[in-house]
Amino acid sequence: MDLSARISAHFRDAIALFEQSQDVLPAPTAAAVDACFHTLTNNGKILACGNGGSAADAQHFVAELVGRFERERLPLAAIALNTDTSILTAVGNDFGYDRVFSQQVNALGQPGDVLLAISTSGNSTNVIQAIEAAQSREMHVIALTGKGGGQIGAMLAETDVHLCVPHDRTLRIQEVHILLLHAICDGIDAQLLGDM
Ligand SMILES: O=C(CO)[C@@H](O)[C@H](O)[C@H](O)[C@H](O)COP(=O)(O)O
Ligand SMILES: [Zn+2]
Repeated sequence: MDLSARISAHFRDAIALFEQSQDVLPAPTAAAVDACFHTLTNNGKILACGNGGSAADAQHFVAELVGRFERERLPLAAIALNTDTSILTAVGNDFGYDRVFSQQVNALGQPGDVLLAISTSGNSTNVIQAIEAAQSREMHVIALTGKGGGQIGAMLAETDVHLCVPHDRTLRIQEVHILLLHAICDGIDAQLLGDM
């Protein structure tokens, strides 16, 4: 096995996908920035969730809002729903894993808040149920998906924002998701602090 060739192929595929994504994702990502900025400057908050690598992405994004991104600014209101092991194990154990995020959306979500939901397949049931809860609580939904958007793509409202990465492999989709989350942080900071 030629490992260097395999690794080069990862770079080639990623570069091609980044170029394709550049054609389709800037406009919906700008809409995601606007939704986050509007919520954060109107006493709202962002709830973020995902499974596996997307859980890491959700908490990475939230850390950059609550802590900082590139520049010093006031802390911004955001919570990752996949980080509290007591909530995850209690709700998972008592009601089922499908409810681990929706239970928290129902506990914390207010009209005008943002749910940032991440699922590369668009088919994770706990993320779908979180979106249903957010929609019923009149929150804005920003969904990061791939693989055509799956069930999540089909359930989003006109007013929701869908960032669907045009690829079928989870790892490639995640690589674009993290760029999009950084672009959203950068856009929020640019709106708050001006261009760098
Ligand atoms: O990071 C990876 C694969 O790159 C995995 O941990 C992956 O996130 C998990 O299999 C998730 O459960 C996949 O869920 P989803 O993206 O389809 O909602
Ligand atoms: Zn991964």
